[in-house]
Amino acid sequence: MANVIYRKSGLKGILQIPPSKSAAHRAVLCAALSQGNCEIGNLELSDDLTATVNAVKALGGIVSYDKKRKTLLVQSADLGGETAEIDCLESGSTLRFMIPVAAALGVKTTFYGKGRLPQRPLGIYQKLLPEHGVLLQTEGGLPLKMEGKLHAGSYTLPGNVSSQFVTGLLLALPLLEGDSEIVLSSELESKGYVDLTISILADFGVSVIETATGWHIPGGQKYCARRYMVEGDWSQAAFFLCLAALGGGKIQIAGLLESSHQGDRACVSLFERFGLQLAFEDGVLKAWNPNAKQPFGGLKGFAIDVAQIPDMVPALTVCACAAEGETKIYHAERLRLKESDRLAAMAAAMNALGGRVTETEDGLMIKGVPYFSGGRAEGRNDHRIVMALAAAACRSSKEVCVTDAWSVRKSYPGFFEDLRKLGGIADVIDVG
Ligand SMILES: O=C(O)C1=C[C@@H](OP(=O)(O)O)[C@@H](O)[C@H](O)C1
Ligand SMILES: C=C(OP(=O)(O)O)C(=O)O
Repeated sequence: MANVIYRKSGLKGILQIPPSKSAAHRAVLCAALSQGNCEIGNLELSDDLTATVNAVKALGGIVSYDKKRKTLLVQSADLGGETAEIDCLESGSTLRFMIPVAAALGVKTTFYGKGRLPQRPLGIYQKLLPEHGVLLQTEGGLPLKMEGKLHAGSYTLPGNVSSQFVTGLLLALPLLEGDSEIVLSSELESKGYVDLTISILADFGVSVIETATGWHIPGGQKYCARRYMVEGDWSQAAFFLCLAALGGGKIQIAGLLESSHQGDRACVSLFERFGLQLAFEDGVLKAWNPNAKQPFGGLKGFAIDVAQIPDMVPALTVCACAAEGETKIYHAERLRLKESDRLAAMAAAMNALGGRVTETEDGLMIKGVPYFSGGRAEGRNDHRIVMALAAAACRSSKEVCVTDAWSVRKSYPGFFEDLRKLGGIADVIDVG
C-alpha cells in the first residue's frame, strides 16, 4: 500500500502521452487472431494490457515484449486449444473482450479477476451466450466457467450498460462460419469505443457493416497480419489539461492523434469551454490558462453530458470544483460500475479536500470554490481517481495526500514520473 503526496508547484513543459490502452487491447487481440507475425509498436505494458497479453498466451499465442523498443511481437500461431485459464486482473476490457473471443474459438475457459472486476456487470453475456451455444457458469461474478462454441446468429443487447460487450462481439463474430447481426435494443453509450474497434478491425482487414439498429458482421473473415503503431491516449491527456487549467503553466502534449476515433478527444472542447486555452500545432497539443491567478482561475462551470465519455469524469470533476458557478455532470450512471463507484469516489475525495460536490442519481452537482484546503483523500484503488486528484494540489493551501497510489499502474505506470518531468511534486510513500 502506498500514498501519493501531491504538492503545489509550477507546471510546464512537454510530455509524451502514453499509448492508448483501449487501442492497444484491440490491436493485441487483432494481431493474435491474424495469420502471420505482427509487430505492435508504441505499446506499454500497464497492468490492464498485461492481462490481455497473458490472455492471448493462455490461448496459445506466442508473444514477446521488447521493452526498449516498446514493441510487442505477436508470432503466427493458431489460437485455440481445449482448455484455458484467463486471469483478467482488474481489466473490464480484457474480460468482456476475451469471453466472446474464447467462445468463438470453442475453448473451455475459466475466467478470474480481482478488485472490483468480479462485481462489474456480465449479465448481457450470461443471457446472450447460452442462446448461441455457450454455457456460462458462476456462483456470482468470478470465477466464471465457460464451455461450448459460439454460433453465428442474431445478438440483441442494450447499448447503455457497457460498450465493451459490443466490442467483444465485434471482435469475435467475424471468426464464425455464418453471418451475424448485432442489434441494439437501446441507444449506444460510449460510442467512440465502438468506433475505435471498427476502425482497428478495418486496419486488420476485418469489415462490419453498420445497419439501422446495429451491425451486420460477415462470418468466415480472416484477420490480416500487419505492423501497427498504437496512437496516444486521449483519456490520459485529460489529466494534464486539468493540471494546466488549475496550475496555469503551459503544458504541451505530444503523441496524440487529432483525427482519433477515441471519444475522449472531446476533452479539448470541454476544457476549452471551462476557459482553458488550447492549440494543436505540429502534432502537439498546447494547453495554458492565462487567467490562472484570477479568482476561480477565470474558469466557469457548465452542464456536461458524459454518456459518451465516462472516463473523462474524474478530471472534469476536479476542474469543475475550481470553476466559478455550478457544473452538472449527467448521464454518468455507469461510473458506479468501474474500478470504484467513481461518482461516490470523486464526491468524497473532492469534499475531503475542500470542494463542494453532491451526488445525484446519474451524476454530480458541483459548486466551484476559489481554493481547496487540501488534506487526505481516498484513491479507492482507482487509477483515474488517483491521477485526477493531482490537479487539486494546484489550488490547495495544504498538500494533497491520496491513498492507493500504485493503482495508476492499471493504465499509466509512468504517471508520477511524467508529472515530475513537468515540475510537479508527487512523492509516493509506502505505508505497508
Ligand atoms: O472499450 C474500451 O476500451 C473502454 C470502454 C469504456 O467502458 P464502457 O463502455 O463500459 O463505458 C471505458 O470506460 C473503458 O475505460 C474502456
Ligand atoms: C474502466 C476502465 O477500464 P476497464 O473497463 O477496461 O477496466 C478504465 O480504464 O477507466
